[in-house]
Amino acid sequence: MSDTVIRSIRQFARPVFAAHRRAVAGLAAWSLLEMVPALVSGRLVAAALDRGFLAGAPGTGVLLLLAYGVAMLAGTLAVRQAMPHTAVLVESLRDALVRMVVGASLRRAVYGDEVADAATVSRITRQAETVRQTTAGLLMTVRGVVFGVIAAVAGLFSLDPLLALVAAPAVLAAAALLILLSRLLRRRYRRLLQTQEALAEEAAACLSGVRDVVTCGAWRTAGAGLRRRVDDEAEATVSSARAGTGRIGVIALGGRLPFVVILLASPWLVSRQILTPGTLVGALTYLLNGLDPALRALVQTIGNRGLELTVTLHRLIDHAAAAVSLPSGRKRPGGAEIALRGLTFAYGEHAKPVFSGLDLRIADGEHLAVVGPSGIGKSTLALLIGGVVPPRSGTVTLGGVPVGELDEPALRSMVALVPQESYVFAGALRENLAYLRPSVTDAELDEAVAAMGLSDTVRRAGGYDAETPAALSQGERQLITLARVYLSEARIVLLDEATCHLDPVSEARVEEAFAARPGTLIVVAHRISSAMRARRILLVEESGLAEGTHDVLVHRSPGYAELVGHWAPAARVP
Ligand SMILES: Nc1ncnc2c1ncn2[C@@H]1O[C@H](COP(=O)(O)OP(=O)(O)OP(=O)(O)O)[C@@H](O)[C@H]1O
Repeated sequence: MSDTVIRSIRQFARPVFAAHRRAVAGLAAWSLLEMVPALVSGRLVAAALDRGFLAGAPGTGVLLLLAYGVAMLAGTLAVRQAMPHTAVLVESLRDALVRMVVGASLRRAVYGDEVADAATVSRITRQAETVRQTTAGLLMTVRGVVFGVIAAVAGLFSLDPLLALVAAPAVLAAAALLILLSRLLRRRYRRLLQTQEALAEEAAACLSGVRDVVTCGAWRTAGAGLRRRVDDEAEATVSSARAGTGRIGVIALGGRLPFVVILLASPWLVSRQILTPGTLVGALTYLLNGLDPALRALVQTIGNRGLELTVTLHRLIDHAAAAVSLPSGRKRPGGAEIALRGLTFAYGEHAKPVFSGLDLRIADGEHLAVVGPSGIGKSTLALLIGGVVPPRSGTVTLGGVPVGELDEPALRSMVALVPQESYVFAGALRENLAYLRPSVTDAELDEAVAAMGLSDTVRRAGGYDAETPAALSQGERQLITLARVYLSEARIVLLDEATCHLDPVSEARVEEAFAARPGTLIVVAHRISSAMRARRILLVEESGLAEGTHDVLVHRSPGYAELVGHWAPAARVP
């Protein structure tokens, strides 16, 4: 495994084990108890024969066999008791893994070039689920295998060190063979996964563009491409299965070879009284009931599931490790002035730039409206100012510090970007409203709720500690989101059509409240009334930026006059 993968596993697994010490201790304790039947089996069988049935004391023999039965019952109980501890660890590991990988995907989608589409999410979910299921199975099996092998070898040693001397080298040789084989299997399985994904991608591309494929008469080419992928996958499946047959050798070497050797030597060993008949049967019990099933489980479960787990985990972690890192600066802004200098931005390497060489300065405390035709780049400008997307060239500075060099939490608490979509989650109203500043007092909540016009909604819900109603209107959801930001410590608030579901009166109330709140207010306006309330209006056009007050722009800018013409009917809505 690469260093990155090992580092990433430590990064997500260590806190899980640290946070669940009780589960780890519980699992270890029950696992030790689970080992008891395997440890005592051969000894009890040997004693039952030598001191019981063969010594003319069948009662003693029966009692010793009964003791073996009790040990087996205790072992079964231990397996059952270990399960909840395993579940706690596995579920937490899965959550940590999903958080790490999904977080990485989101970072890539926001800061990098990856599109976080449904296919990416579904692939990650599927792979994380595979990791969860295989980890659960593996944790249970690995314990059985490790303790089974230790118990069998220790039991053999306690019967006669000579027996352990025969079994131990064979077990070590089997383990070495399994390690070598695992490398080959891992390579082949990884190739199998790659071919499966390539096939899924090719099939999805062909199916989504089937009309174009047929229209262009390209179905032969498309079919040939698909067939190639199917053949690749079939070939990878066969070669993976072929490599898997080598695992029989592991069982033969570790489980069967010591059994055959001891069995062949048994007439000599017993006749020379090196071993008693009971010891011989006890040894075979250790080999057949302990070592052989443990090795089978090792090969079948760990060989298959372990392989699946390592390859899938590797791919998930590679995906996460390759993610674009968050702005990781340490600097704090030296004020709240926003400055854009020579800013150029495009959504892709070959996409047409949304902005080229843009310069803009917004002083602390300004109330600015951003207007312009649809698709011109108003939301993109808000994302750039909020440090959500980095410029391709040029700089965006907050308080004199380039956004990328700012301490991320400081940036997020200083700038609040409210989009059109409102995020209201399940839980008490107070949790929703105070999410960005949990220390708010009831008096502050009252003030914010009144300023946003939410008092009726809160009263109907039953107060701040009542559950947030599930059936809220789009407008109420927007108001809750807005109140949350109003209550936050954000010095710069960007409303990107965040009032689109409000009627003009509510919208005016909200904007006036935000304008009266200390700090900068930038509104991506969708009504003329919003623009008219601002002290400065920024018009984004193909040709660049124009700015001024409403009266100035309406006379000087044909683009602005045209927008006002579009908006005029909406402005008359009461
Ligand atoms: N995630 C994205 N990936 C690729 N292109 C995008 C993305 N988001 C926006 N664009 C494109 O960038 C340009 C500017 O979009 P933006 O959403 O900033 O415009 P807007 O002025 O806010 O539009 P509207 O008023 O309709 O919301 C548009 O051509 C849009 O198609």
